[in-house]
Amino acid sequence: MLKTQVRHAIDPVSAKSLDTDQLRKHFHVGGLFQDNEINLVYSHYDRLILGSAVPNGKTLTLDACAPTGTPSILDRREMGILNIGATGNVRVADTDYTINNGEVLYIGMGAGAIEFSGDGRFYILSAPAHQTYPTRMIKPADARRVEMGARETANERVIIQFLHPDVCQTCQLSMGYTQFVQGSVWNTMPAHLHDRRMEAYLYFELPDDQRVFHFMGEPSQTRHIVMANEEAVISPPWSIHSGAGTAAYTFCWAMAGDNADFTDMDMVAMEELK
Ligand SMILES: O=C[C@H](O)[C@@H](O)CC(=O)C(=O)O
Ligand SMILES: [Zn+2]
Repeated sequence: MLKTQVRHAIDPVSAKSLDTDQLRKHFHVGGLFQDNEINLVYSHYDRLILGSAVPNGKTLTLDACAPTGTPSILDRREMGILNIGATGNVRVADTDYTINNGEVLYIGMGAGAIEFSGDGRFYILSAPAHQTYPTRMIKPADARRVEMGARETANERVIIQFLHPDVCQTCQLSMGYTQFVQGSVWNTMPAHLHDRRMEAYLYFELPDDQRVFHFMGEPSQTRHIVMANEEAVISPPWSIHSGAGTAAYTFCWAMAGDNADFTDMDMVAMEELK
C-alpha cells in the first residue's frame, strides 16, 4: 500500500509564530516504517521526497506517485535508498539488488517501477533529476568517511558520505549517515546553514525510550522538535539542523538543491545562536 502526503514550504517569518504542534505538522515526519506500507512525504523544499518501504516478507511496488504527476515516480527523478533493517531486496529494471543494513542503492532517472522485498526497512529519498546516472550499490567501504568533533564536546562522530561527488555521481541528491563514538550525542554543532540546499534528517538506532532534541530555525530564532526513533525532520534551507540525544543514535542526512559540494556551508558562530 502506498500512502503519500504533501508538505508545503514555510518561510522563516511564518515559522517564528508556530507553536509546538504546528512546527511538528510542517517539519516533523512520524509514522514512517509501517509493515507492508510505502509512505512518502513530498516536500516543496527542493521537491525532495522522503519516505519508507517495509515489505515485511511481501513485495511492495512503487510506480506511480500522484504528487509527481508522471506515470512512474522516477520518470523525472533520481532516488537513494538506505536499508536500516535486516537484509532486503530491491528490484529495478529487471535487476535484483540485495541491500544489507547500512548499504545504499542509487537509482538513476527513468528506471521505472521499484519493487521492495525481504526483511529490509528501506528509507527512501528522491529529488528531481535532469539526466540518468547509472544505478548502483554503494557499500560503507566504498563511501567517504569524515571524522568530526571531539569527546570533550560530546560530538565525536564520523560522517559517512554515500551520495557524494567523489563516490557516486547524482544530479542533485546528496546523502549519507553519521555515527557517533560512544558517549557523544551532539550532531552538527557548531551549526551551519546552506540556503542553497534543503536537508532532511532521519534519526535511527535510538532506543525507543530515548529522544533526540532536534534544533531548527534561523540562528537567532531556534526552536526544538523532540524526535523518537525512526522519525524524520525536514530542514528548510534557512534553518540550522542540529541535535542532541539523550542516548547515542545514528542519523541519515540528505540534501537537494544547488551545489552538491558538501563543504559549501556557512558556519554559524555560537554567539549568533538565540
Ligand atoms: O550539510 C551536512 C549535514 O548537515 C550533515 O552531514 C551534518 C552531519 O552529519 C554532522 O555534522 O554530524
Ligand atoms: Zn547541513
